[in-house]
Amino acid sequence: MSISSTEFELPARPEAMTFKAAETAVIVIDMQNAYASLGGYVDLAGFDISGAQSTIENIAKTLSAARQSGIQVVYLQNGWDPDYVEAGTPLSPNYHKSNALKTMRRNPNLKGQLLARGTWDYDIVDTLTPQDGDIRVHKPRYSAFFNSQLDSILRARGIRNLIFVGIATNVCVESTLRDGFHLEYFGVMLEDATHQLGPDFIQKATVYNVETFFGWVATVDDFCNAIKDINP
Ligand SMILES: C/C(=C/NC(N)=O)C(=O)O
Repeated sequence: MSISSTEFELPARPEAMTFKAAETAVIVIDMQNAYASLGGYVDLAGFDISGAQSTIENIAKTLSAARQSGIQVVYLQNGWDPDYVEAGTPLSPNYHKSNALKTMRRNPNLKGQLLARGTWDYDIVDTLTPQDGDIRVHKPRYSAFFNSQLDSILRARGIRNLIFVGIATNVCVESTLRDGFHLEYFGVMLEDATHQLGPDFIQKATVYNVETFFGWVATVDDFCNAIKDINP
């Protein structure tokens, strides 16, 4: 519900929240071919991405409504330079835990193709191409608040309220929302515009964590309805 042309009340769990539209951004986490397309890195690594298509459709609906209401859209893209300097060495836990790096080590023919800037894998999926006015931010780790410009970009625009959509719920979405909490951002996750990596209960676990400890949980329809009367 729009309380005024500049504020909106968002039905959410555990309680409804009222936000100023000018202090709000939709944060699109890693909607890259790597995480959402067949033949992308997580598909090649053996994860089930069958739920990605419905997530893409719900994110598209969210972004259309946000742009019509003048709410900033910020895309994050996870990955590294083509020489993988940003990915780290064996002295970095990322070297050992990144499933993209491990997949390339197991399959040398994939070297340079996964999550490297300039590759199809790193690109945003075609159906969610960023539009004029959207902001794109690169990130080399799960949390978008590390080794990135995100925090300064948001603070320079007076943005305090972050509406999260994207993949994966339990990795980069939750990591970024949690770090945002500790940086004094209000985080809301649109649960039907996120998709987990792993079994279904993982999605439920992140929803519980966000709702109980780190922020709020809402739906795409409630967000789109809440901002529909906001005047840019
Ligand atoms: C496992 C993983 C998750 N990424 C994400 N966007 O949640 C990765 O990047 O390796």
